[in-house]
Amino acid sequence: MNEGAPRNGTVLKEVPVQEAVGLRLAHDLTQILPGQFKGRLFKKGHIITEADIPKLLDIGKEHIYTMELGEGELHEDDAAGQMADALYGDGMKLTEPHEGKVAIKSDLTVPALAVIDESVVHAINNLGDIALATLRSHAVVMPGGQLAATRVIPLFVAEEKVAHVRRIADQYRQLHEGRGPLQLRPLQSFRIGLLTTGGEVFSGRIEDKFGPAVRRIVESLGSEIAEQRFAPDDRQTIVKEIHYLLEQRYDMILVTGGMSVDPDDRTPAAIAEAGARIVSYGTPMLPGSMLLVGYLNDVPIMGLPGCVMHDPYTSFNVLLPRVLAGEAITREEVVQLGYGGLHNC
Ligand SMILES: Nc1nc2c(c(=O)[nH]1)N[C@H]1C(S)=C(S)[C@@H](COP(=O)(O)OP(=O)(O)OC[C@H]3O[C@@H](n4cnc5c(N)ncnc54)[C@H](O)[C@@H]3O)O[C@H]1N2
Ligand code: MOO
Repeated sequence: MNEGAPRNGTVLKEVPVQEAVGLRLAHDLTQILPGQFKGRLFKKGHIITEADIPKLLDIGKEHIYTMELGEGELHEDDAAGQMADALYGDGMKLTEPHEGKVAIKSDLTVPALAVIDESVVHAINNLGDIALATLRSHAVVMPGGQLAATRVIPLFVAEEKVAHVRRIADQYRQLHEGRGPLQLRPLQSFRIGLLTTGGEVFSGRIEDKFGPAVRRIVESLGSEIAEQRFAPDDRQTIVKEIHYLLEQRYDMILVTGGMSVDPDDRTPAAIAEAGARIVSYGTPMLPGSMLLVGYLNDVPIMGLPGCVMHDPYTSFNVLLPRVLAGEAITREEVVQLGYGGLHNC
């Protein structure tokens, strides 16, 4: 039996597995079978039996640790739990600690927008020995989905580290009216008016493929296309149809097709002529560069380019959830989409 050097008071004993029968495991033990399984094979606290020895050897464990925690130190599971406790907020739930990790998940019944303060995430990870991994801010989190996870790197960590995380989170709340550095903004359920432009669709020459694609995206976020109208590539008709949709008091108006540079592409001019305040025509994202976003009497209006019909991830997938979360889209925000905005196009 090798006695580990005491580190800050915590005593780890390294015991050959053959001599470990009857001892308690100090942490979860993981098995990875590529393509088949990754997870906990033995739980922290498990008392080792004779039958466990071959299983331990199979996952490459010839020794196990027993542990006596010192003063002022925390086991990885407890530290990960306390960090998650300090960080999570409204609409979120925590998982049980598992292999030194705690997941922070959505407890909402509707999709939500994750709003995460990047500088806080960096400050916490800069403390060392602990890890906070999050989604990028503005990602969509489905009900039950994960938005962040805490993990401790060594098997035990100084309580002071976790106290530091708590101070960072508390300080953030004090400066932000009680809101934490991790937030979930539930998406509202919008009734949306859709106008599909294009002479080839209006005349029945080709089947509409845009409507179903937009409907799928909108419905996946908990909203609905309340009405779809069709128009040829004629500016006056498009303006008239936009005004019709506005009169129906839909929460948002979407116009598809005719967003590019051909002479028959009338949509951007028609949206402007309908009276919209254009926030941005053109988004620095590919695909989705020809998207237009604006407001018509405070009703959000978007012109959707052809790519939304066939590309799985475009600027529409980025901006729609923000609108549904009640955010006002600004030009500064659109400008920032270019960095990291290239997606297989
Ligand atoms: N020279 C340039 N060409 C293109 C540019 C550019 O800047 N310069 N931009 C490209 C980008 S980005 C996109 S996206 C596309 C599409 O732009 P539009 O929104 O103007 O799309 P349309 O011209 O109206 O149609 C393109 C294509 O899609 C078919 N379509 C349109 N609506 C429907 C519908 N409801 N159902 C089925 N199919 C539909 C249409 O028939 C055309 O085949 O432009 C790039 N080109
Ligand atoms: O609006 Mo276009 O996708 O950049 O393909």
